[in-house]
Amino acid sequence: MPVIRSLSKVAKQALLSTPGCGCQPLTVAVRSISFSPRQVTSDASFHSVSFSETDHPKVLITGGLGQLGVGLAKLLRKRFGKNNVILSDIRKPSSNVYHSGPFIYSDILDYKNLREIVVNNRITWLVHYSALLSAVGEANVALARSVNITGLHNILDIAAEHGLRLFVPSTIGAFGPTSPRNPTPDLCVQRPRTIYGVSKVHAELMGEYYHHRYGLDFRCLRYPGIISADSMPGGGTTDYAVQIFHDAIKSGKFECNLKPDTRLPMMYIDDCLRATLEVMEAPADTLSMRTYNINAMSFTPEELSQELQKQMPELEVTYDVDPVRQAIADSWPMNFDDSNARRDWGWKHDYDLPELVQTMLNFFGAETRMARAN
Ligand SMILES: NC(=O)c1ccc[n+]([C@@H]2O[C@H](COP(=O)([O-])OP(=O)(O)OC[C@H]3O[C@@H](n4cnc5c(N)ncnc54)[C@H](O)[C@@H]3O)[C@@H](O)[C@H]2O)c1
Ligand SMILES: C[C@@H](O)[C@H](N)C(=O)O
Repeated sequence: MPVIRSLSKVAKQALLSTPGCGCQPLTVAVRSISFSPRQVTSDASFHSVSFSETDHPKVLITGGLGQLGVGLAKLLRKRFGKNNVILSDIRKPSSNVYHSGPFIYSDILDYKNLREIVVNNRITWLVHYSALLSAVGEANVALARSVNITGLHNILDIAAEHGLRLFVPSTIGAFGPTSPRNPTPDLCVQRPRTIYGVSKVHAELMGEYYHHRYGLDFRCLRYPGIISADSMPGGGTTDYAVQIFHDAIKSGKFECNLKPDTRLPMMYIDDCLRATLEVMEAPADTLSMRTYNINAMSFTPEELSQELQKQMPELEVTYDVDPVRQAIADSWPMNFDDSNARRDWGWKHDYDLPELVQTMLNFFGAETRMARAN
């Protein structure tokens, strides 16, 4: 206890002596003083293992079997080698995923299990994807609170204790009806009305706090709605923009659960995953902030339908509005200001609406041709 008390004193002094805005990390980082939020003992030698000791980072992705994780694992494995990227989840992987590289069971609510994985595999980067998204979260608030908030606490402590570089995605959903919506800057009022949004603001603030307080290398991007062809979304408000492609190809009809003029920021998955890798690789001194908006395009269901109808004129779109999703969408940004990401670490998207639609249709066209050939 006396040790902890004197460390707290040092930390307090360091906090008070931080110049100006207090943006500089404390020099008494978790790793260097062997004191952490979970009180790891000072002889824990794994604290000295750092990223620079290895040629490549050793990456763990939590919640990796959702819409984004498998694609990210593929991209990171291409860059760092197949065995340096471990996918994890509480679900059973498909045979394809299981055979494409290391997969491990990990429940983020089980702190000891997480720690064992990090230690045994000498993990240096942690990409934390586990979450309940906006619509699913509203349907199960207690579980969303547990996974998105308690789970995040486990992740933060593990990352701080083991000197990991930590990526946690945030979302357009971290803003609310009182935020400026067109465009939404990085720094503004954030009063979201969903448990998902509340948990993501919490993640942003806790990550930044651990960064300043303990020197945790926390990096966070606020993703727009992500559109992908070969993975399905996990229960969000922007899901319609993926479903429309599946239904258009299958039946030529789509019933949209948002109003035709609901404008939301969106991004093609390749841009999102590349941004994630780029911010993780960015030199720390280029990051003037630890949480950035990233953006690519913004459209309404009507505009997306019209773009699709240029190639599929027979597509019929009708509307049956889901009041829960509509209320969420009406409280979210319409356009996202990502000028800080563009300035600091050179963020640049590749896909606008026409390229997105063409790429999605090419994917489904190729899939249909393959199915016919088999
Ligand atoms: N997809 C998007 O449009 C989007 C947009 C903004 C932010 N994000 C964020 O990106 C991350 C990944 O999103 P996604 O679309 O792949 O989500 P998803 O819902 O598709 O997948 C989440 C995964 O988390 C897993 N999970 C749930 N409880 C868990 C637990 N206790 N332990 C471990 N894993 C658990 C689920 O099994 C699931 O595979 C999330 O944090 C999400 O908030 C996604
Ligand atoms: C935007 C995002 O966080 C997610 N796709 C959702 O709609 O919940």
